[in-house]
Amino acid sequence: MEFQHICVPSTGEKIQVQEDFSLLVPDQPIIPFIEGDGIGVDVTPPMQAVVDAAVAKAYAGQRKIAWMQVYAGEKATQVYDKDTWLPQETLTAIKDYVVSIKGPLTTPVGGGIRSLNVALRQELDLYVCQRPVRWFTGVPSPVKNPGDVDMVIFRENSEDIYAGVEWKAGTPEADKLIKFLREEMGVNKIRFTEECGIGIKPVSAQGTKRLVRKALQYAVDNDRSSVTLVHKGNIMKFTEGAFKDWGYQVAAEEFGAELLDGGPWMQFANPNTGKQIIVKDVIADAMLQQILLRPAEYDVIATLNLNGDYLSDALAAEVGGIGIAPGANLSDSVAMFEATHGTAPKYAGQDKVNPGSLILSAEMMLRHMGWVEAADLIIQGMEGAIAAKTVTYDFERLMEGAELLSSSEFGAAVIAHMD
Ligand SMILES: NC(=O)C1=CN([C@@H]2O[C@H](COP(=O)(O)OP(=O)(O)OC[C@H]3O[C@@H](n4cnc5c(N)ncnc54)[C@H](OP(=O)(O)O)[C@@H]3O)[C@@H](O)[C@H]2O)C=CC1
Ligand SMILES: O=C(O)CCC(=O)C(=O)O
Ligand SMILES: [Mg+2]
Repeated sequence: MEFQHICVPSTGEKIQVQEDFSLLVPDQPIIPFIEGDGIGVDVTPPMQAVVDAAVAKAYAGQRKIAWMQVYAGEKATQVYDKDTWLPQETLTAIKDYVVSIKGPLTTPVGGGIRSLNVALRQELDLYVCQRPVRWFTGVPSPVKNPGDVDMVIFRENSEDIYAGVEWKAGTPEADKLIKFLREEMGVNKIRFTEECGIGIKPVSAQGTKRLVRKALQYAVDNDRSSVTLVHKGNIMKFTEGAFKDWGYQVAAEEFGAELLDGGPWMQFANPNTGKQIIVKDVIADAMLQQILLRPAEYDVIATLNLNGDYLSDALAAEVGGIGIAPGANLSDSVAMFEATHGTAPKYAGQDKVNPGSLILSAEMMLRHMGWVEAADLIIQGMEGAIAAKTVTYDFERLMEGAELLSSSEFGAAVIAHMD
């Protein structure tokens, strides 16, 4: 394929998706990467160094990633033109090459471009945002027993208020919609109808079920003990409440779940292990308390887009912060791995921040590709570097007797602990 600015490495090959959605991974797969805005320049090179070292060590040079830079965000405006934030060929490459990884991208608050991160997820229909949250021994934490925090968030990634269906206060569009709601839908509960911004929250059965199905299947495949549907259905009955109902429905119809003690909780036996998997639900605000007070009771979480965004940062804080929390955006075929944190502009270019989040996102990527041995080496390297108290500023400021490392030095420390 001919690209305008993307240079396809001559040595690598494409990963292929088979009919059953399993991957055919060549020994030299081409992996597109977006460096990212802000601290993207600080975290992406250590991530690549760590991945290259892990792959080289695990497969004695038989396998190697051929990195292919693709552009989005501020860098795209420099490489293409000042108005091109998300080039079409970036989307094409991410789709065609199947597995990719990205650094954070800036989203201005209020006016200007809508989130490029959200746009990437929507354009490629990456409907699952999977964010595992676990504690590494020695990581500073504000909770008493951070080892109890071991959850995997499945955040719906394509619907909810992230769909971006909203209009600014005072525009003819907002006024028109408010007039329609009042005059044709009998809505009399909009408190101030003038100068009122308005947004729409779409939540569908199809969108909910495909997400919850993935969460339930993950629990089965990984021998997890429960799946919790997190929602605010007491207030938003036909969106968040429906999410809960459709979630239980998938559990019953597709996984054979039955009511537990008369319901609404359900359970079913894991067909692989025979162990019972509980399917339960918790209201979102109560969940933010539960994860602090009783984290051991939660395992896999399935939730809507905005709840998932809040929950992932809150949970990350319990195990060392967003500097170490990884993530993946998945469709049935395409996978784009990305850090949970943003561009942290005040630290940009200082070689200071924690590259752990992107490194662990790459670890998820290698596992997804079936390169488990390399993924295991990365975990070993992270555990070793943290146990040796050789860490970046975010951990160092909270750890007794730690040695302060830069982003790139931390990457090197992870590599040094892969043995
Ligand atoms: N997926 C994406 O690309 C995302 C993009 N964004 C975008 O990023 C921009 C900035 O957002 P903001 O709300 O400031 O959130 P950020 O995640 O960029 O930063 C918030 C704070 O989190 C800490 N932090 C973030 N990353 C790291 C890291 N790698 N290592 C250590 N600490 C870290 C820092 O805390 P401290 O100050 O305590 O050191 C930082 O000030 C916005 O434009 C936002 O839209 C936000 C989230 C996700
Ligand atoms: O795109 C953004 O600016 C924010 C995204 C975000 O917060 C997230 O993905 O967790
Ligand atoms: Mg977020």
